Amino acid sequence: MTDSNELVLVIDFGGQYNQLIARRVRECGVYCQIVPYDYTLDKIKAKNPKGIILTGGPASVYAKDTPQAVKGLFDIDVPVLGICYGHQIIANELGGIVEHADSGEYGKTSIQLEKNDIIFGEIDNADTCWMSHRDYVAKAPENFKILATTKAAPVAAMADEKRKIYGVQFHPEVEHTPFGKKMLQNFLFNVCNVKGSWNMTSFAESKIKQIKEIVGGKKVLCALSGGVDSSVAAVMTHKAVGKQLVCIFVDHGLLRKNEGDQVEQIFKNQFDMNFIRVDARDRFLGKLKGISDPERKRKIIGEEFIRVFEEEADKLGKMDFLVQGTIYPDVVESGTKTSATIKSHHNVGGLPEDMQFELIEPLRELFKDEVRAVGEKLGIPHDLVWRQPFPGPGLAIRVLGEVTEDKLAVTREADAIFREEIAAAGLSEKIWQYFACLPNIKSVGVMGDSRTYCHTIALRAVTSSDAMTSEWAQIPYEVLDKVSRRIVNEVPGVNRVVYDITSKPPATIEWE
Ligand SMILES: Nc1ncnc2c1ncn2[C@@H]1O[C@H](COP(=O)(O)OP(=O)(O)OP(=O)(O)O)[C@@H](O)[C@H]1O
Ligand SMILES: O=c1[nH]c(=O)c2[nH+]cn([C@@H]3O[C@H](COP(=O)(O)O)[C@@H](O)[C@H]3O)c2[nH]1
Ligand SMILES: NC(=O)CC[C@H](N)C(=O)O
Ligand SMILES: [Mg+2]
Repeated sequence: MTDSNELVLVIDFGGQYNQLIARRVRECGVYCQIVPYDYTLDKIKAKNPKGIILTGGPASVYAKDTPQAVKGLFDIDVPVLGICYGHQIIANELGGIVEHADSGEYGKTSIQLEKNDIIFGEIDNADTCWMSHRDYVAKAPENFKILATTKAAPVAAMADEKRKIYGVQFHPEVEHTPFGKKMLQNFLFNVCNVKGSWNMTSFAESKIKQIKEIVGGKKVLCALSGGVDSSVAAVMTHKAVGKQLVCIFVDHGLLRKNEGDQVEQIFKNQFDMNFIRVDARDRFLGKLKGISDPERKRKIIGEEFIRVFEEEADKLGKMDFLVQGTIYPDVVESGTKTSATIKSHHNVGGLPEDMQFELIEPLRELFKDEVRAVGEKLGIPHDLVWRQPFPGPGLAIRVLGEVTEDKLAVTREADAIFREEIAAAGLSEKIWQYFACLPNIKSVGVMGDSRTYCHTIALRAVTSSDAMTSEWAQIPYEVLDKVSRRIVNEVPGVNRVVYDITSKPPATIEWE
């Protein structure tokens, strides 16, 4: 699905901060999508973008077989801004020279700017920027003005104002480039001439309109977990097609304590949507029997979800469409052309190849906090919008190794205690996600003068704004102490509790 008004395309060359670029553009009130570097010129033109941003990336433009801009990109009369690798692509493509430097520039770097230029107008704090490069533009292409220099970058920014092509070696999208946001605003408002009238309300309205157009008079199925993303996607679809929508909530036996009943109650009482709860506990656990590899588990779960949806669709008559609450991190972590597969999210990398449904994923380009903003605008109850995320594969990726009923029961009880105590300490909304997992190790303990040899529970709690990076939450010791004592006292089969103090990266939020 595309948005027609004032779209800016971010062309992805594999940089670490690409998502941030997209976010910054949206924060300026301009809708923005990330597409891979080999997205064809025809497709680009069909989207009628008002501006194009080329991202950074790990490659070197002068090396063999490195990602390049698609042919003709600079001839379609759309303003272009290249960032880092993107800047080097512009130089290389249009006749400048890119070379490898003896020493790179990483982190805070001082910069001299030509402040009179259109993209550096009205800028304060122009002395430092944030860099991450080793290659540099040694000579700008003909007709390009040099707009900035640093010690290691004689062409730290350049422009062909007539063709509206700009390149910057530094990263305007990161917070550590203090003038970066203003520079992006200048590019968007003064070069691309966009109005910046996009916001979460207009986003929701245009997506709802698109859903209506795509679906027409047909029926739609929505994979509803009761989580933030699918609830927002379901409400948008309901606004678009009303009773043509049927929501399917799958109880796969991997939910948290009482979660199935709670989700059913909320959706039956607070929403006027068709809602079906499917008991698929046996079939999911059956399929997972004997399987311990995390990626295999994820793929099995991804496929089984679709099989359940297909069966339900058959019972209801023909259903062509499946709505999912997929968001950008699900997509990028599952692996794209330019980014590595970190883990296959069941709803993206875990989908079976022979799936018949046409997917409708209105939130696919957004981050969680943006989804929450949409949810608030749509009037979805606060508790639902701010519910902590819970992964679709559920406890199957929190019980490490083979999943069994016993291990699930232990994890479920420990998790319920942890959540209860976090709520009692008033920390629920301060922590992004908090849960118990079962690392599948046993250790020796002593309880009531007897030896025990039982499970370890690991507690995980993180702060984050979008789940792409996170810090471990500094929960007060008293709270951790109480949780630990309650878990070993109340959950049979556990004699040890540990707290995970790793950030993401290098770890991820979930253990599998
Ligand atoms: N138990 C389930 N039943 C039906 N669909 C599900 C279930 N779990 C996940 N899904 C589908 O998979 C998608 C991805 O799951 P994910 O957990 O990322 O999102 P969510 O549950 O909607 O939100 P949150 O991240 O807040 O948990 C969901 O948006 C939903 O469409
Ligand atoms: O619906 C989902 N299906 C999945 O397969 C999946 N894997 C991880 N997550 C959630 O995504 C966020 C980032 O998780 P990680 O740091 O573990 O990759 C965290 O919020 C995780 O809970 C998933 N959600
Ligand atoms: N961050 C980047 O885009 C780096 C680009 C290029 N690989 C360099 O080191 O200069
Ligand atoms: Mg979820």
